[in-house]
Amino acid sequence: MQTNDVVLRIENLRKLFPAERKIFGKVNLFVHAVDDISFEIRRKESLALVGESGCGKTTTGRVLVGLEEPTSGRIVVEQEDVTPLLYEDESAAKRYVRETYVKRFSSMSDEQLKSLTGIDAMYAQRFMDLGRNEAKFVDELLQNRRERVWQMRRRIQMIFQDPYESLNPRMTIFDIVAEPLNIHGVGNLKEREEMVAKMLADVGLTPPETFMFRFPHELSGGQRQRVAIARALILNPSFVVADEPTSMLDVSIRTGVMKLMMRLAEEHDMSYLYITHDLAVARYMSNDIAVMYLGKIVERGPTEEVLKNPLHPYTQALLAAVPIPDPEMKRGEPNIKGSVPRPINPPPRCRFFDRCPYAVKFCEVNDHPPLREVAPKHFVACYVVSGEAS
Ligand SMILES: Nc1ncnc2c1ncn2[C@@H]1O[C@H](COP(=O)(O)OP(=O)(O)OP(=O)(O)O)[C@@H](O)[C@H]1O
Repeated sequence: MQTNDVVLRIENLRKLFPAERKIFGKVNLFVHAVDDISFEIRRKESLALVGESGCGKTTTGRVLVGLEEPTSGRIVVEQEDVTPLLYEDESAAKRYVRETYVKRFSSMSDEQLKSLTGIDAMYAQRFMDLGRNEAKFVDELLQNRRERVWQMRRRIQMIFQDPYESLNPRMTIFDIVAEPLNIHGVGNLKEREEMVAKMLADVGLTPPETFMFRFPHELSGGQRQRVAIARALILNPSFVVADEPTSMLDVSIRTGVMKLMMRLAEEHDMSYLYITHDLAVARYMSNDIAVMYLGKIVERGPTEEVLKNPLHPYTQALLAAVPIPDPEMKRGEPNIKGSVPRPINPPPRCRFFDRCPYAVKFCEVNDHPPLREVAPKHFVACYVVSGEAS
């Protein structure tokens, strides 16, 4: 397996929540929690998703692990479009397949289908192999849906922020860590005991026998988070969403848990989507970084490059607010105006317009800027930075 192959690709993901409750009639107001974001994560590499509270980081993670349905967009895990598996309802999954593939493919010639790239090429080939039979194609993509949902849950796990809330207080540590094995029918009791003991040792809870039959309240915050990590990794996922896993821990033990997570990623061939508001943590934990503001990714690129050379005014402001102790890091421009609003039916213009110290008329009258590559692999969504507004 190459180290640079893509484990996860998110394309144009959107998640809207109704912002009002209407008993009769249509909901007209929506919170644009995640609004057309795209990124990819390669095997053994991690992407940090950073930004202030409310910018859509957690919602992105929750969609990935199936806790929220996407409103639109495509999620590809290891060369499989798993989006149809994220919809609870089979008819929504069917609608997705029709909209994403069937409608498009059936209006294209074989030549055009053959010119498609990436995951589209794979599905287009299958469409042709099935003699362009639309019903068969839809059936095939939804085949064994339940079983594949199970497999996907094994492949993608999540570690939550609060180690006090995420562990069932009435279960022993053994039961907590073994539960995913039980649910997925992995091993017999003896094998499960061995696997749990090994996993506990792996996360530094040694000797494992002294932890197995204790309850969460008998453990410290750091130990509990290690249990949560053990539980998330016991099924050997290829990908873990880590939602601020150290932010509630004592500062003195944070580094230990972060180091542990880095080591485990290396040993288990695993990648993280690491959600944090802390740029210093992001720097430590990720190869790439994506800065989110009100549901949009405003800057993305290799972590060191983005933090040393932040180009979006929002990234600059984040860095100025909490400078990373490194003389090479730019301090950025301080002080942006106002506070983070809730993105309810936001106007089409740049999401950062109202707070931006550099905004000009062009930014106001055009749609939110697309991400442009301004340096190798370094993307910024700002008309002023890309020179389009001048
Ligand atoms: N179930 C929901 N219903 C309505 N709005 C929601 C729901 N979940 C999240 N939101 C809204 O979506 C936006 C993004 O929230 P999200 O929790 O993803 O942000 P975040 O960056 O992870 O913040 P935090 O760090 O505080 O968790 C916020 O405006 C939030 O109020």
